[in-house]
Amino acid sequence: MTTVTTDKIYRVKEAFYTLQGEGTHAGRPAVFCRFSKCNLWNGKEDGRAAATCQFCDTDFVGTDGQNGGRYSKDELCSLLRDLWPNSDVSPFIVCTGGEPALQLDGTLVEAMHKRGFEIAIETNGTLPLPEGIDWICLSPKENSDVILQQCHELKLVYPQPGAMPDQFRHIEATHRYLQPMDMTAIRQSPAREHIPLFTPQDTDPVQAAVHYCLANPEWKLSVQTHKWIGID
Ligand SMILES: C[S@@+](CC[C@H](N)C(=O)[O-])C[C@H]1O[C@@H](n2cnc3c(N)ncnc32)[C@H](O)[C@@H]1O
Ligand SMILES: Nc1nc2[nH]cc(C(=O)O)c2c(=O)[nH]1
Ligand code: SF4
Ligand SMILES: [Mg+2]
Repeated sequence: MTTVTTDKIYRVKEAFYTLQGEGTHAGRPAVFCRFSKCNLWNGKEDGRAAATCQFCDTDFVGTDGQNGGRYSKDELCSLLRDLWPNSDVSPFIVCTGGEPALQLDGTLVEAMHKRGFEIAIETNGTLPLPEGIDWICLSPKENSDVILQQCHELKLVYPQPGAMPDQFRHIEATHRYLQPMDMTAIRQSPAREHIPLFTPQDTDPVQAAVHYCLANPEWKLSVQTHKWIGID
């Protein structure tokens, strides 16, 4: 009897080389691997109002972006390696999405490490992570069950009335950031009438976050620098 083993297929929306725009590693060259799908929003505008996470700034639906596709672990590792320049510096990979924890597993982590990758993840913290990820950025969302208790950086989008900074005191983190909510996606959404704006019209999330950090100095500000400088 012959056993046929089929390689798991990973669905990737897009993969690109850029600078990490946010948090501790802001400014650091990185290959981004954006996995398709999220467990807190179906990614469609007509589903935004009903989603658990309503402010998302990202298109993670399908596999049709730059370098997107359906890949085996070896195909994906080769693709990501090829996006890193020829250099003595080992490739820094940021796994994001969508929610990367839906797909990133121990097998892929191991394959990436074998190729010398340093692996970071951007996660909403509602799903278990495989062992061995080198840098965990946890970004909790209101009305979701965050199960991660530890991370390297806690990066809270601010303000979320149901997820204020104090609620995450129990989470062990080397760095704590408030990242002002970019309201562009909500404002442009056809469903905006059905999405309560989280801040009163006269409250600027940037100023609110600055104010909070100054009053609570265990928190630092994370601005989305890539949006300022016009890179992916
Ligand atoms: C698109 S998410 C993907 C990773 C994962 N699903 C998560 O939420 O952490 C990447 C990062 O962007 C942040 N983000 C998403 N929409 C944002 C917005 N409108 N303003 C500021 N940050 C946002 C998330 O909180 C997360 O830290
Ligand atoms: N440059 C850049 N930095 C980022 N940091 C987190 C991002 C994400 O979408 O996960 C992101 C992104 O989309 N672009
Ligand atoms: S910010 Fe993260 S958790 Fe929220 S919808 Fe976007 S991908 Fe999902
Ligand atoms: Mg982004």
